[in-house]
Amino acid sequence: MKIAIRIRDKLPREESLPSVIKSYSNVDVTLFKENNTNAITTVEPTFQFDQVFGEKTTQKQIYNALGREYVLRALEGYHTCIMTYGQTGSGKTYTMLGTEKELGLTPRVSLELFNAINMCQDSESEDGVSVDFKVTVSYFQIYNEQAIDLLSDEQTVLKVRDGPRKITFIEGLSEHSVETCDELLAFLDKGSALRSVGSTFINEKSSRSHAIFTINIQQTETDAFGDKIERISSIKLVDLAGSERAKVSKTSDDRFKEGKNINKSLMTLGRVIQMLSRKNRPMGVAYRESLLTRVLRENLDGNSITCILACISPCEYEESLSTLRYASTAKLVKTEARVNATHISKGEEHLFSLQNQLHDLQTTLNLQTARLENQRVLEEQIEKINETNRYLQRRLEQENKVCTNLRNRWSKICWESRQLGSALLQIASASEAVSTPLGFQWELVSLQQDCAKFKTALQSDKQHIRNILDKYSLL
Ligand SMILES: Nc1ncnc2c1ncn2[C@@H]1O[C@H](COP(=O)(O)OP(=O)(O)OP(=O)(O)O)[C@@H](O)[C@H]1O
Repeated sequence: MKIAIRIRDKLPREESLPSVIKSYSNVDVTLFKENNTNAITTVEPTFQFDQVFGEKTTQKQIYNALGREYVLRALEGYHTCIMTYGQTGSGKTYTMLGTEKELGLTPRVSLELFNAINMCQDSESEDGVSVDFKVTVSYFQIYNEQAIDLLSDEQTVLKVRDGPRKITFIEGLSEHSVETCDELLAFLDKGSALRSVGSTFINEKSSRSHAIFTINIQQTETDAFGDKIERISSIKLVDLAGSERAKVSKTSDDRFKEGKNINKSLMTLGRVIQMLSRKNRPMGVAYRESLLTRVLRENLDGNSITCILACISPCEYEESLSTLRYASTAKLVKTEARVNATHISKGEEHLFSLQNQLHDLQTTLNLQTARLENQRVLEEQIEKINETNRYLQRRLEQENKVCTNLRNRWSKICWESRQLGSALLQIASASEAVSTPLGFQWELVSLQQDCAKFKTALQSDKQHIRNILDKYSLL
């Protein structure tokens, strides 16, 4: 891992403050602290790094000395990563993004990348090799231990999954195809505008999240014989949130909570770096303890050329010392970068194409089979419904028949009831008019009693049939 230090220039508010930088060269830096009360001066041992950039180093110089190399390595097919680390207000975002006039590393990397792509594409006719580039970008932040897409309108919280070979997947992270540098920079601006920023005592526009901007490059190089080399690489530009001390930065409640999460993730990053720096690495490196270390795992310990650019403020002794110690540990970490290229001869390409076709056909077939199966299930369900319908139809017909019979019986009973009524009337008047012998009178009385019983039975029968008819008319 490459470690570089950038000493920020003094800001107007710091002009009157003493500097804590005793000396520096382009590879080392020494801090010192003067204690005013007893005039004792503490001088720290000199820290050595791959590169040290002094206060007056311009954005362009930083890019030329550091950034360009990572673009070239990415074009060779390596995954690369540059991350800025340091105390809040030490110049990380300035170094990474810069201003409109003083472009930072990310816009310069993008410009150089597209210049190189255009040059490669222009030169294709000369050597018979043509290169096809596909560039995509993604941008997300880790805010309060949550990964949030900065390029999607929903700003949804993303799930992070650990894959094989130290690779982490950010599920649902949007990836955007870009054809020109302007398109790329538009995405960078869009995402940066959405990044969580808050005001603290030390930095008016303090980044409250870790921001990870990734440029993915897919190159397909075809030679005169039709053989191909495919290279897949990426440039990850990580602007870490600043470490801070709550007391010094005098934060509000929200800022305090953010600060706690920032410090926790940076501490885990520090612990992981420390474990990786040991000669005998322990078995369980604490990646899983924070989202940041999970997401950066490949760049810390895997297939990546990684650089940590540690930024220090010129007037902060404790924080600068802590940053230099952190960076010093990281110096010992070694990653295992390799070129991510696949050679494909024309024959192999044909084979791949046939395999792809076969795979597509298999997928279509599986889809059709699934559709047919769904259709069969539906047809079975329709047949069952039809069967139920037929059964209900038959029952309806039977009920109708019962209903008709009952109606007929009802009419008959009504008619009989009327007949009986008139017969009774006739008997009653005849019994009054005619004086009948005693035996005949007894017979008449018994006949009248029978008639009354029959009438009662008839009434109950009528009531029963009325009930049944009511029931059916309800149906
Ligand atoms: N090299 C520099 N030259 C001039 N101004 C600088 C330089 N570096 C940083 N600054 C200024 O210092 C201030 C703090 O810088 P910046 O916001 O980049 O800090 P930071 O480390 O990203 O802070 P935080 O972690 O709080 O987000 C900004 O106003 C920025 O413009």
